[in-house]
Amino acid sequence: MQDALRLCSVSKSFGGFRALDSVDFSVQPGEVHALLGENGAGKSTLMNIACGLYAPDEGHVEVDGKVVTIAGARDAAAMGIGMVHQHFKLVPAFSVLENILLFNPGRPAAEVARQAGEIAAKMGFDIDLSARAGLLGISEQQRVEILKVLVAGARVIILDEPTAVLSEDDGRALMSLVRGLAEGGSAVILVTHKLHEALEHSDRITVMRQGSKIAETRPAEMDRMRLTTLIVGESIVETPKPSKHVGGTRIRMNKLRFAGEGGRKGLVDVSFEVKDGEIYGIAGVSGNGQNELAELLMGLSIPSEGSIEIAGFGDVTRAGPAHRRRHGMASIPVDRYRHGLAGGIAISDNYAINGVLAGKYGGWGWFARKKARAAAAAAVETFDVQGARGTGQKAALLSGGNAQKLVIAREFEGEPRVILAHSPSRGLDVRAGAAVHDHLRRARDRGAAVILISEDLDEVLLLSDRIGVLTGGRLSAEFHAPTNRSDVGGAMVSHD
Ligand SMILES: Nc1ncnc2c1ncn2[C@@H]1O[C@H](COP(=O)(O)OP(=O)(O)OP(=O)(O)O)[C@@H](O)[C@H]1O
Repeated sequence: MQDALRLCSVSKSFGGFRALDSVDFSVQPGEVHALLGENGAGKSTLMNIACGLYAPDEGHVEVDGKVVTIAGARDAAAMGIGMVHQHFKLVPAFSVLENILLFNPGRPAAEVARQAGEIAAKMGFDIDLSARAGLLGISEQQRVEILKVLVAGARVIILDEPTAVLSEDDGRALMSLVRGLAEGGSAVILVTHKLHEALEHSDRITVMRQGSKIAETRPAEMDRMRLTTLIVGESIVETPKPSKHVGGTRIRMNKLRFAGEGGRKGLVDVSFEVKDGEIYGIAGVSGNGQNELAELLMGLSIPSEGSIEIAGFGDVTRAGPAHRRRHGMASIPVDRYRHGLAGGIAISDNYAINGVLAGKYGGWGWFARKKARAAAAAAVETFDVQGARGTGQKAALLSGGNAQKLVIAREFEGEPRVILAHSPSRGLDVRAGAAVHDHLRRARDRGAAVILISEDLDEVLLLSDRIGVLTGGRLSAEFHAPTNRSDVGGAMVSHD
């Protein structure tokens, strides 16, 4: 059968760094082709070439067997190639229909509305076209993104880590949607770090490492272990390691209340405490108050009622993020680009921010800068942040997983007493994810109190010494490790 899209021997360099080295990749109509690889392997770069955002330095692209030049996203759309990015690109103030129109310029609104309605019905999307995009939940927003590219006539659909932001149930629903798209004749490329998705839901698997394609295989020929070894060059098995020494209470949340905005659930009377040497996991289906809780803990918002106390420092309920940092609190935010990094400045400057705030580098003169750069270079090495052009490179140019590693390197720098980690392994490859887990365990073992908020139940079960379940903005159940997956899972779906 003819390939819907074929990338032939494509290479791409940034400065002197070869991000892609003569890579071949193709997808056929009716096929789901999973693209896997460690952080920085070149997956996004390859897909950016497929959708016209980058031109290859060498090699060429074929659509339906014809050599083409894709001059940009609009050109790609005209050729039937659509990409659903990891970071959604909807305009929050616009309605669903307006967002779809924006992506389909020049077409009559009535026609687009009719077509969007038809496709939505066919795909089983329950979406109100007049709803404001900013008020939709994550999984609905993703459906609008998919609808956008389908209305534009995409026959090759690229999904970049589509389930990274979804709950387990929504992730499963998306995977059956992906199969439905392929059965309808679309060619689907699934970029993912979740091995089970590739093993259970794809027809073909390509693995990349350091800019090269190192394997093309079928799920039937693979298992989890073999796939892990292909991706990162070693087998990785994580097992729970409970805390050996739990000390006194370090941080106490007392009856926190917070009204959610625009129909969000908010928080109702959330109380829990975390001890030194303990990892307290917050499990829950996304959208049940996790973001609100994280923002209160980071000091980005103030609760309408209740208090947060840190032992030795007292009440920090109204303290801003900088004050909390000075009191030994660190945070790994869920959205590393919004809350974690300044994309426009260098890796070294992003790393040094904490040290600068703490007066560690004396001033911000030439010497301080040199010292900060040296510290950044050492941390980048320890935490294996792989950037193409050293620590002077802008943080925005790091691959997603490496950006996360940079945030973690910085946050762990001052041996914090309290660590908030919100979905810390999201977007990380298996090895980097395991390394992050190891860092969290080591911080706990040296006595830190760790709050882990994660929608990935396996991550919560793997790391936590105690688990609180957040449903409808309330902490509805608490478990001590070791605990049963189905008990915690059951508590996550029982409603208030
Ligand atoms: N515009 C750019 N300028 C400089 N370097 C870049 C640019 N885009 C990507 N890179 C580098 O190219 C390499 C490949 O990055 P890419 O984003 O393709 O990786 P990836 O496989 O998608 O990783 P992840 O799983 O972490 O998202 C990385 O080292 C990245 O820093």
